[in-house]
Amino acid sequence: MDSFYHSTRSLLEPVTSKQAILAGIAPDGGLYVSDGVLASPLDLEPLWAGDYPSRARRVLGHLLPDFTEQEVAGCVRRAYGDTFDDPAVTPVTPVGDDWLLELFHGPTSAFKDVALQMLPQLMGQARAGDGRDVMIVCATSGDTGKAALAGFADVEGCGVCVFYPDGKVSDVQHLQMATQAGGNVAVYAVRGNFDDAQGEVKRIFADRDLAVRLAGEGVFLSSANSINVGRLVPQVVYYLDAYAQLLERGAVAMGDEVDFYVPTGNFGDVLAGYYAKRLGLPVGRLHVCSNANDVLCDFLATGTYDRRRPFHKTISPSMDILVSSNLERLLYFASDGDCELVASLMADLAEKGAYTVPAPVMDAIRSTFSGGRATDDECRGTIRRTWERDGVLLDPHTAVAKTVLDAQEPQGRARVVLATASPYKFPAEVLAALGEDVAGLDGFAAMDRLAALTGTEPPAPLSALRDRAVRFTEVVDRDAMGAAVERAAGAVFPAGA
Ligand SMILES: N[C@@H](CCOP(=O)(O)O)C(=O)O
Repeated sequence: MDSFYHSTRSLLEPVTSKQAILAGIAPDGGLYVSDGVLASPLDLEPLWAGDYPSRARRVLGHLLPDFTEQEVAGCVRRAYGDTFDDPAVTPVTPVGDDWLLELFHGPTSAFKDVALQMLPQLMGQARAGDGRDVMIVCATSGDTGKAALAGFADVEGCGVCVFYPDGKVSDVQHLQMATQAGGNVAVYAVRGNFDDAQGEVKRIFADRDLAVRLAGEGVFLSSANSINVGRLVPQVVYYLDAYAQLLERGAVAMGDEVDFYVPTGNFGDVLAGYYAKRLGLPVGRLHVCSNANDVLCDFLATGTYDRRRPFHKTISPSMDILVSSNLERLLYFASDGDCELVASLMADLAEKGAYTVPAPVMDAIRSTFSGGRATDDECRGTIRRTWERDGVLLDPHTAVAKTVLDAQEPQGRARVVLATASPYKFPAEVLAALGEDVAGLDGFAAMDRLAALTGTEPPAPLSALRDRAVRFTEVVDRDAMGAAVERAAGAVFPAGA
């Protein structure tokens, strides 16, 4: 089995999975992929009898083949030992005749925790004996940033620098990041949107002069976004684990296909479902569910990806994204590993803002992926209906996927909605959807009202935010982000220290 990783844009310079995790992104701007690990199906049988940690050990061991069994076991123990508030880590619960895969039981109440409790562990193993320090640079539309801060705070030899779009995350998301404790963290708001922040972060990774200056201080850069394979791979586990839970509940028989509805922004989460399918999981369709920033739905319908469109601010801000990075990995696999094609499509995206995919590649993509969209109003209706009818409180991102599901006739397969965040990260939006007047309410007043109205409880770390001091207030322009990273690295790793 060829277990090496290489760029989606070139077969040159293969690396181990440890090296890919440390680099975050390939030197040519492509994303790391491995042909071998997805081509060899995983023996799924032993997974069904286990629990989340045992499934994680097996999946990670398969997808990251240069980690030893003991290394993976240690990473899994530290990442999932007692950090999630549900013993199942990612429980599957009923919603009407369908299912919710609850991914928000980690320390920051979003699905990103599943991978960002793991990434620092994987990086720790990959860095063993390296001697250099690592500065994690992360762009966020609201959830990844806090999860990365929580995962890497005060981790020896690591710094983390997060950029979020100013005024385009929820009050609670903002406070989660702005109050982050730790001597190795930095948080900046950026004038612009998520795409501006992510685009600049990618440029920073490609900045050779900056890399040389940092190297002089014994520091290198890496990523906590899903462009990093170490962020993507842990997300594959919960698809397999969800199937195991459905089997346990008798909701599916072995071999039955399951459809997944995935709130989608940067395409990492839904791509993890595709990886699970490639490993042999009986996945039926993967539904790519978008808010008004529906570039992916248009892409699936037309074969043309065109980011030249208005950027919409929605009630599901973490999905307000027009450049979905991980689609590049899908293009690689759907084209049977045509690096040249991927490189030319990505050049078109950079130069013209759009690209068109050859028909056979689109056919391959459409054989698994469907697109569906939901407006803010439709999501509000879904939140209200799901609460009144099923007693289940959805956050606005999960509501996008549930809206797409509700609009479709069941096809006789079990249907699972990925519940990507706690409703308490967006209490004002959820409260308004339930028909309450939220005028003048700040995030905490909205949390209190939502709890009183529904009899549900906010996650403790979110309630506790009201007692925490804001540490980070700086707003930077996009072209000042590189300097901010260098400053942050200098503060975390002072010269000569
Ligand atoms: N929705 C994300 C955007 C970044 O996505 P990632 O999966 O690549 O980290 C966020 O909340 O920040």
